[in-house]
Amino acid sequence: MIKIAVTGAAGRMGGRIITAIKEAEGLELAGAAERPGHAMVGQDAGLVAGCGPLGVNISDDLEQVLSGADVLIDFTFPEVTLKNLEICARLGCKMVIGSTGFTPDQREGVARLARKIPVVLAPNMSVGVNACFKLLKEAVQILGDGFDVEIVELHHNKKKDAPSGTAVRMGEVVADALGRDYNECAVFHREGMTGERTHEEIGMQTVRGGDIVGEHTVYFIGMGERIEITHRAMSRDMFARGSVRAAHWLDGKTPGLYDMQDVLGLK
Ligand SMILES: NC(=O)C1=CN([C@@H]2O[C@H](COP(=O)(O)OP(=O)(O)OC[C@H]3O[C@@H](n4cnc5c(N)ncnc54)[C@H](O)[C@@H]3O)[C@@H](O)[C@H]2O)C=CC1
Ligand SMILES: O=C(O)C1=N[C@H](C(=O)O)C[C@H](O)C1
Repeated sequence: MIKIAVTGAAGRMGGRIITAIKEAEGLELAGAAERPGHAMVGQDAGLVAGCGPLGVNISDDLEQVLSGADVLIDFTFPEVTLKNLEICARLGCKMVIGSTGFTPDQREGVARLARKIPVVLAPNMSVGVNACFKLLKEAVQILGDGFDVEIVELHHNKKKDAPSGTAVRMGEVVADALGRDYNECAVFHREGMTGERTHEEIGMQTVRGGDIVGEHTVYFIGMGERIEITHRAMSRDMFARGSVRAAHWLDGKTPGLYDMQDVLGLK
């Protein structure tokens, strides 16, 4: 039995992850953590998640939560994730990270700490989006350099980072396949007399509103034709199931930084 702890236990993803752990074979919820002062601290994590009592109360003491855990699943915020990763590295607990919005420095921090423990870090844990990453690479190999690329993402009005981690990864995949540097060719804003679009740029557009779970479209726009590769998330459950699959996959792995392409055997 693999014992899993969850941080952000009362969050939108936390609840779906706790439900997915309950439904999975060979896994058990060993602990659940929230930030100090959160109204749900002390409550049964299963009741908070809506999947029935699990006998595990939400705690604000991560070290105590990790004492009986093999893997921590963390969908919180970059600063929180990094602090949690430091604790996991010290205690030798494996980690699955779903948080997005890391700065380049923070990403380096994750990579450094992942030399001590096995870590899966992925901006999107769904099978569909990871299939899209592969399809995008193939699309560029077929289409070559002749199409303008624009990426549009839509999310709910509570999302804190932009563009989404998934959109950034899509941009990186396309830029890599085209032999470009994403950090140099991504354009996040157009207003006023921008001049003509350069061929090299990859436009990154963000829409926020209501309860949209997550939608991503990559446009390859040519002369007289247009290809659109779209992923629409209808619920958060496949992200949660993906994170649980990653936690299972980590069993027996050596320290290092992995992603969902490793977990799904897509590399
Ligand atoms: N990789 C993936 O497949 C997906 C990634 N995400 C990412 O996951 C992250 C969380 O998303 P949501 O669940 O929608 O956000 P949320 O705001 O609903 O949940 C975050 C939770 O973390 C808690 N938290 C804050 N500080 C904490 C601490 N020190 N210890 C423990 N818990 C703490 C908050 O109180 C909150 O309940 C975001 O970065 C989002 O972009 C979301 C969906 C899928
Ligand atoms: O914050 C969210 O909700 C989501 N975030 C992830 C991202 O930033 O890519 C994945 C998913 O689209 C939902």
